[in-house]
Amino acid sequence: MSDMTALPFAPIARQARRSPLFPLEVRDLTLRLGGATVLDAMSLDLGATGCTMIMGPNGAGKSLLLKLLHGLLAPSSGRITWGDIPAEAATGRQALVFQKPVLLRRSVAANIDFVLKARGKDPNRRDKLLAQVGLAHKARQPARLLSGGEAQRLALARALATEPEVLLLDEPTASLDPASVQAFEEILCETCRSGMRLVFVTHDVGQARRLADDVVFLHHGRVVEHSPAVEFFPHPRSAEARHYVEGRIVV
Ligand SMILES: Nc1ncnc2c1ncn2[C@@H]1O[C@H](COP(=O)(O)OP(=O)(O)OP(=O)(O)O)[C@@H](O)[C@H]1O
Repeated sequence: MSDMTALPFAPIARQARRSPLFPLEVRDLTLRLGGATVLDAMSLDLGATGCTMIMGPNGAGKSLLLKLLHGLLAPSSGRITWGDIPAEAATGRQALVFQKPVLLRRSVAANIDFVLKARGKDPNRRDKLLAQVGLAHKARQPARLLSGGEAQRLALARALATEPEVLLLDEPTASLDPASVQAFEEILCETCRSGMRLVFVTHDVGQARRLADDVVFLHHGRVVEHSPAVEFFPHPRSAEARHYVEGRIVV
């Protein structure tokens, strides 16, 4: 595996501070659920900067991998090592954004205020966060009245409010229109340039081409391929990844 720091976001990201959560080492990670092995001895190394895209067909194990990384599930065997940070401390230094935004039934501003207060962060950051995601003009509106794209940008602002060192994203733009996807990606690019580490699950090959520094391709609960994006998209090494990128059915 080549050094993942020497890729598209790197010239800017390299200037940023490096999180002690990295390098991330995943070793022989296995998860058994309901009598089935759903993640099968996965091993993976992620460097300190950039955007890693996790791809693969339905049921490959992408969401479960993110949940294990975030500490929402415990592995059956194997280990996850976040740099020199103990596992129990690592979760609080990450944020996870889901496909469906998780919001409070309060105003847009109050959604941010709640997170800032709960995490002991500076309450004065709220307006900057809302401006960052283009929602300053909606601050007083109930969050439930936001469009899907706006709601997902608010979910992203809530995640950023925790000042995570790594942002885990599980198909966050799957139900957004192209303009909303573009707006969301622009915010992500900016956060990545400022040094935040992104680990992003997507089925959108175009999005992966736009954002990825490296691609982890999963199939049947295994890591089939982990390559720099500049190598993965033109020359996927595995037949499964090649078929997937070409839009063919992967069984
Ligand atoms: N609680 C559970 N009990 C049993 N099997 C489960 C459970 N949760 C997930 N699975 C199975 O684990 C496998 C991987 O699930 P996962 O949600 O990680 O897939 P995915 O790659 O994210 O798929 P998709 O692209 O459809 O979202 C699937 O076969 C799924 O049915």
